[in-house]
Amino acid sequence: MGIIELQHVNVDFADKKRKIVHAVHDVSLTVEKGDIYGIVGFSGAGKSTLVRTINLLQKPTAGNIKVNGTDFVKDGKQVISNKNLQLERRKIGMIFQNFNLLNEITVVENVAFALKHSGLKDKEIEEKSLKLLELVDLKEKADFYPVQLSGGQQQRVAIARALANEPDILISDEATSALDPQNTQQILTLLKKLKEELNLTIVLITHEMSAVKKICDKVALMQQGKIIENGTLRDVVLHPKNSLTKSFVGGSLEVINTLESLNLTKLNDHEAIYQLIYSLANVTKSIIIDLYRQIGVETSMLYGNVELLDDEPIGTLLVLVKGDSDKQKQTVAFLTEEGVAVTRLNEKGNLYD
Ligand SMILES: Nc1ncnc2c1ncn2[C@@H]1O[C@H](COP(=O)(O)OP(=O)(O)OP(=O)(O)O)[C@@H](O)[C@H]1O
Repeated sequence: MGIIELQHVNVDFADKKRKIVHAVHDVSLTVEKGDIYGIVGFSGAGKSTLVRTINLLQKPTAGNIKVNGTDFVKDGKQVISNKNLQLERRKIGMIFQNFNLLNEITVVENVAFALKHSGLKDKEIEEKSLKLLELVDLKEKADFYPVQLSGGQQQRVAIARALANEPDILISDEATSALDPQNTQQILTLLKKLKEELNLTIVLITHEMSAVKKICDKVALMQQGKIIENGTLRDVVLHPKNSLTKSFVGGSLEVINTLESLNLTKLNDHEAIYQLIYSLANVTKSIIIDLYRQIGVETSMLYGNVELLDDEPIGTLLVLVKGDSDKQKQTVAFLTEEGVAVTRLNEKGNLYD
């Protein structure tokens, strides 16, 4: 049994012209205790709406929702009392892109605010808030105001506040999207550390695959309200099935940026661009040299990158292969046989169709 179980969840909205928008469409998802589960997709895919159903900030129109062993919704109807829901919500912390801190009170008061209904005495609340700030390495800023802190520091305050009621689950809704790369790394590393120290389960919504690759063990890809692919991070990265997933897992942004900066003119019939993703442990030979030797195609490298997925080095290459359509077919077959996930792209970095 998962700590979060969503079954056939739908969320429908009526837009201004009373047209129904299926923001979440028949989503079933199980998050196990201790997972860091990434939910990725482009803007408008339905990620926020989906995770807001976990604590019923968003009521679903259909489906079942069970969290921490308690049924929240059955067949689209709320079956938990509002009073119990309030208690259950305390076990689900949330952090957001814009931090949502109160600017007129200090950092420590922001954290203490979450303990208002905890039944603790003022002194205990203060002590606990300071401990939480220590946990996120920000105790020295306790008496500062949020505006006096950097974005990354403000997010750490928000994390301390989200952990105040000792939740089992932490939902991170684009928590690093407003941060620079260095702060993003720090926050992601902190989330992983907190998960281990506090035995948390984390649901991380993001449009950045790089964030998922850094800390998640599992990932689901959303498109137009549906989960189009999910599984362990390794499986989804190395064996993507859906074509959108294939372009997403390659860190499509860097690939697209590279192609934009190369400003390639339209390719001729004998040229094709491929994104190749593979585990360096499994693909030890030089595939570019082998392509020349075995298939007789000339391959130029346009972009290359190695990332660690849970300590396993994963390579991403962007290559331009010259050869007629027969040779291109042989190239794809050879690479696939070698265990490389191959995705053909056009000169703009989008999926080739
Ligand atoms: N309250 C609402 N009323 C009407 N439509 C909504 C409402 N909330 C979301 N939507 C629509 O539902 C769809 C999914 O939105 P959602 O915010 O969940 O996507 P997202 O993947 O989280 O994107 P983003 O990262 O941009 O927030 C969008 O088409 C959005 O316009």
